[in-house]
Amino acid sequence: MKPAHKLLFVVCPMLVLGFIYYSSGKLHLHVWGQKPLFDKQGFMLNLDTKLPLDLAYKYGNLSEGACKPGYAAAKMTAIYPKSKPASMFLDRNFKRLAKVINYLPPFGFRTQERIIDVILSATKNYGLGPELDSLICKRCIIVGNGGILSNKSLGSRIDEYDVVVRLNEAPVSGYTRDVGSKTTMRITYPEGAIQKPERYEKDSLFVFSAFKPLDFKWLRQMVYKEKLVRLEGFWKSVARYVPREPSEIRILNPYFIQEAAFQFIGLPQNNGLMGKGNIPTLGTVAITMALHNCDEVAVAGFGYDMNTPHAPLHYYESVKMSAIKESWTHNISKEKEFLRKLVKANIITDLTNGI
Ligand SMILES: CC(=O)N[C@H]1[C@H]([C@H](O)[C@H](O)CO)O[C@](OP(=O)(O)OC[C@H]2O[C@@H](n3ccc(N)nc3=O)[C@H](O)[C@@H]2O)(C(=O)O)C[C@@H]1O
Ligand SMILES: CC(=O)N[C@@H]1[C@@H](O)[C@H](O[C@@H]2O[C@H](CO)[C@H](O)[C@H](O)[C@H]2O)[C@@H](CO)O[C@H]1O
Repeated sequence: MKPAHKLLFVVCPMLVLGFIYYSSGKLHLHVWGQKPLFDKQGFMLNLDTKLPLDLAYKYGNLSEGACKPGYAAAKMTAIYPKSKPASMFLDRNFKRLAKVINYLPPFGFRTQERIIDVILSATKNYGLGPELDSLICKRCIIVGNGGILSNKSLGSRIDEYDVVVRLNEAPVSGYTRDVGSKTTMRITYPEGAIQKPERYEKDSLFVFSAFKPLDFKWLRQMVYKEKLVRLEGFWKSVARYVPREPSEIRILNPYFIQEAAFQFIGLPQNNGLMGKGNIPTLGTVAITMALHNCDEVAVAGFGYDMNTPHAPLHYYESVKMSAIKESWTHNISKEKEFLRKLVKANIITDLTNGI
């Protein structure tokens, strides 16, 4: 063998081995003899990571209990270095949102661009409103609908948050001692929305989360106060009238459904289509939104506890916990693994300790 060939014979395998070693590190794969740092989802295995020194110093100088600007995002980046910013609601520049433009609902808005334009031209507002938008530090709470909220008298604590997020048809009236009386926004979809107009609270944003193209048609009719003509295609009866001005209506950025499903929880991609067990519950979508847009994040009313199948699923009705087993869209146990990471890493505070 010529010396040049000999050299190639030695160098080539070394290059290949070197490449495998390098990419396994990049892909967070386990390298023999080296402890893995990340789990499959890309979260640090060590959830006790510290904040960067400059932030720790800045927070140390704040008076006790004061809101810490950038806290949730900084904590999240410490255990999930891939985190990127994302706005709460769609605005007129929504077509520039690279991550959602190529996905169909619910993971994006491909094919729905025109109807979204029509809706946004009527709503004309794309933020939380001047007062909340100008806050230097926002504390948000996501109120889940779990039965665990009953008889804990957390209402006044919940009302202290700057932003109170409620979901679907969960009532306030009659339950204020436990769930509070303030609603900054209610996130929902056609089948989840409050059906009785008199049950909508005043001064709250109606935040729409789309799961299928038909949902956008429904929203356009609600925004333009048109009579709902097509009722087939929904999986349950839907609200026919939403007593909200167009200026009080927002479209939730679908990126949060995509990120929660594919990145944070690790649900199946299913070619980017909604399918068996690849949809996060709305509460987890709302938490994902808050991680990007609030400085501090708390939750209450979260927890599907399979050890108590007869416990109430919701705080406002007698349906039992075991009913969640019928859900084919969610993967409750994988979702819980993600939520537990957030609690363990002190990124979110769980007021009812159900996660
Ligand atoms: C039959 C069915 O599809 N039920 C779903 C219902 C239903 O559509 C609405 O109640 C409207 O009728 O909505 C869901 O959610 P739901 O409206 O029940 O509750 C809102 C969010 O609170 C969290 N939650 C709720 C109950 C509980 N015991 N533990 C919790 O952690 C969850 O994060 C949940 O998302 C949904 O949209 O996600 C999830 C449910 O799976
Ligand atoms: C395409 C379609 O309408 N699918 C329906 C699902 O959206 C729906 O799941 C429900 O979808 C909702 C969004 O529309 C929420 O994610 C909710 O948590 C989830 O349970 C199920 C309910 O049993 O019925 C199917 O036919």
